[in-house]
Amino acid sequence: MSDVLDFAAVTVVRGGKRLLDAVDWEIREGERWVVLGPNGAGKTTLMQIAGTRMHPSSGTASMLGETMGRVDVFELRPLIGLSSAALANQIPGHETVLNVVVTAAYGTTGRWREEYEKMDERRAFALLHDWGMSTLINREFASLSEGERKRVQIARALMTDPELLILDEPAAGLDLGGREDLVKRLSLLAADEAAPAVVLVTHHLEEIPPGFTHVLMLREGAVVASGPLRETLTEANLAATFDADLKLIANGGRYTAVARDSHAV
Ligand SMILES: Nc1ncnc2c1ncn2[C@@H]1O[C@H](COP(=O)(O)OP(=O)(O)OP(=O)(O)O)[C@@H](O)[C@H]1O
Repeated sequence: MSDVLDFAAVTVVRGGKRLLDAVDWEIREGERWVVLGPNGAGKTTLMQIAGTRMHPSSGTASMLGETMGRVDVFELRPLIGLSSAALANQIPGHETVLNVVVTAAYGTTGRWREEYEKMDERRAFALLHDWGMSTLINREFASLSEGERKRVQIARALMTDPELLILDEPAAGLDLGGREDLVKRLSLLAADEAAPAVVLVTHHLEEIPPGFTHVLMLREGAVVASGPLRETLTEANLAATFDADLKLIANGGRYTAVARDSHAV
C-alpha cells in the first residue's frame, strides 16, 4: 500500500452519473502531484474523497494507511490539509486572518468556542509570515484581495502540520502577478524536503510550479494518464484529456499549451 494515498477503483455515482469511474491512484511521501482536467472532469470530487469529505460509492480510498469507511474521519482530517473554494466559503468574512489560520488546529472556522494555546498562535503567525501575510494578521478575511485570501487558505491548510496537502485550484481568480507569486511560493514548497506530499488541482499548465513531480490527467471521471510529469505530460495525453489539438511548450520547468492552429485565425 502506498504510504500517503492509495485509491483502487474509486467510483462515485450521483443521480445515475459516474462522477468518478474506477480511479486508481497512488501517492508516496515526497511526491508533488498536479491534477489536470477540463471542467466537470471530476477533479473536485476526487479531492473531496482525498480530503475525507466524501466516501466513494465503490472501490477503496486509503489515506496515510487508513481506509475510508473503516476510520473515524475526524482523526484523519488533521493529517490532511485542504484548501478549496467550498472550505473558503465557510470562513466567516469578519474573522481575522490570524484566527482563520489558528482555528484550523481545532477543525473549526469560528473562534468563539475554543481556548487557544500560545503555541498555536505562534505557529499560525509563522505560517502567515512564510506566506507573506505577516502585516495583515489582524485584517478581516473578507477585506483581503483574492491573492491574499488564497495564501491565507494555504497557511490554514498547513496549520495542523499535515502529511498530505491538497490545493484545489489555488490560482483560480488570481491576476498574472498574483499567479506568478503563488507559483513561485509553491515551487519553494515543492523543494522543501520537510513539506508534506502535495496535490494541486488546475486547468492550466501555466500554474504547474517547477519542482512538481507527477501528474494525474482526468476526463469524464476516468484517468487518461498518470505518472511522472516529464513522461506523462505529453501532447497526446493533453489531446485525450482536453479533446483539443494542443502544442505543448516547456520552458525552464514551466509549461504552456496553445491550440496547434491558433496562428490561423
Ligand atoms: N450531486 C451531484 N449530482 C450529479 N452530478 C454532480 C453532483 N455533484 C457534481 N456533479 C457533476 O459531476 C461532474 C464533476 O464535477 P467536479 O466538480 O468534480 O468536476 P471538476 O473537474 O472539479 O470541474 P471544474 O473544473 O469545473 O471545477 C460535473 O459534471 C458535475 O456537474
